[in-house]
Amino acid sequence: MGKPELKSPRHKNPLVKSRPLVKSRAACVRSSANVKVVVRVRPPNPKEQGDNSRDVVKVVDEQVLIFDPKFNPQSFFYHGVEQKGRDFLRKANKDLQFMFDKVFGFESTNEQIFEDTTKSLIKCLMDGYNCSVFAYGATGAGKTHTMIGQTENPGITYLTMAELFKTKETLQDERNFELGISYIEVYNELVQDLLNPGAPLQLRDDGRYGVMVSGIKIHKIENPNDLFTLLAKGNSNRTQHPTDANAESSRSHAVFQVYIQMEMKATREVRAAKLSMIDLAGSERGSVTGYGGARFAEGANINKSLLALGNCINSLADGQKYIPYRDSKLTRLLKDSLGGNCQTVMVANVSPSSLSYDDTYNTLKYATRAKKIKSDVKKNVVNVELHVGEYVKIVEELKKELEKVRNQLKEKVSEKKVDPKLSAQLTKMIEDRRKLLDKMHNVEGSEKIVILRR
Ligand SMILES: Nc1ncnc2c1ncn2[C@@H]1O[C@H](COP(=O)(O)OP(=O)(O)OP(=O)(O)O)[C@@H](O)[C@H]1O
Repeated sequence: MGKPELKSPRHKNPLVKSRPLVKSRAACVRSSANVKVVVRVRPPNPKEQGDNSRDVVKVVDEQVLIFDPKFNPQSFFYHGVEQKGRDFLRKANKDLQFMFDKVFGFESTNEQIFEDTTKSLIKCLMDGYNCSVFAYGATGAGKTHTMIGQTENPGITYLTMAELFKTKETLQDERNFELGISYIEVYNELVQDLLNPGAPLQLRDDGRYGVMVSGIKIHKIENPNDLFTLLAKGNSNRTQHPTDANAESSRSHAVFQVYIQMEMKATREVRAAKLSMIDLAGSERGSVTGYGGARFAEGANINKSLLALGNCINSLADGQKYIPYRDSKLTRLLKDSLGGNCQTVMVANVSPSSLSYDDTYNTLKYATRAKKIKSDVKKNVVNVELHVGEYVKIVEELKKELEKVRNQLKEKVSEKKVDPKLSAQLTKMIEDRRKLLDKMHNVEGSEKIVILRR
């Protein structure tokens, strides 16, 4: 791995360092945002291309899909066993057209999902909002393919992180960054560190980042390639067992989290944000996993936590005050990823086949409920109180920087080397620094100066 691993003290995040002279207190800027819900329909697999299957999902346009109203079998065969007919569609015909923020068909790529879902979260993170994206769907519906993907076709976790690093590069002149990640799984109601497997871990509330895992190791990363190594290691520790529905079925909920701390160089303001990317275990029927034994018990636990998640989604969608987050480990962990301080994206994955008829219908209903959630988003901004000494230091640093930029510009002009784009950039930098200096000189106060953002 090559990178030092930081052991987090029980009640302290290693990325949050205390600064001498700078007192900080959390402030928040609130706004309300809907959960963005998209649906991805994966291509049929070889089994689903057989005689016993037909497509029951039709993507109509970028936002609408129809859960095929013509498909209403009295009975059909699955694995040679006759399945009972379903008549609920007749009662619910009006529900069969579904509208989401975006619908992706067979031909969609991970790159497109990323462009339309998580790419825009990077700006929110940079502004200090927590963000979260989770993949929901039945086993084999394509959640892991979407979230993790393969090395040659990376999923949205990698693509989002690569974008985060790109953005970090462009902002490095004005901000000091610290990035750390953790990767955990919730399996049979136990929380495990996928990067350092050991005893199960407990959850706790953290004043800065929201719900955190006690004693989790947070790994510092410097570039997206570090991430590949860590993700691969974590995935190899993930609980997977073959079910009839998917040879590499992930039996646990996997939660990948990125902690970002940014210090604005000019104002010393500190922003903290957390990105959570969650690959949920599949919600499956006993008939698909095969009844009996440990797999069935696992399925029951998965369904229990997904049921708890469904209850939270329903309560949030109804605007209720009490949300039963504490009903399962998964919902406790997702507390601030669903209704709380978070911009949330849900990717609902479905199979197109009649063989997954009930699962697809349930997923679409689940996703429709999630659309109604309004989260109360807060900006994790830390207002910085600077003592006079610190303030004077910043002014001096800014003056020096301003002088340096001015001289650079003069040199280029005298050498006649300056191109118009560079000249415009430097002039803008000078202007920005001058404005900032003016603003700082106008701040009043004797003992200490409080610099408030915007
Ligand atoms: N959009 C897609 N295009 C091509 N293949 C896909 C797509 N989505 C899924 N698959 C393939 O279908 C199979 C099942 O997908 P995946 O493992 O992602 O399902 P899952 O929802 O994560 O299942 P589980 O909950 O059991 O882990 C995999 O072999 C995967 O490569």
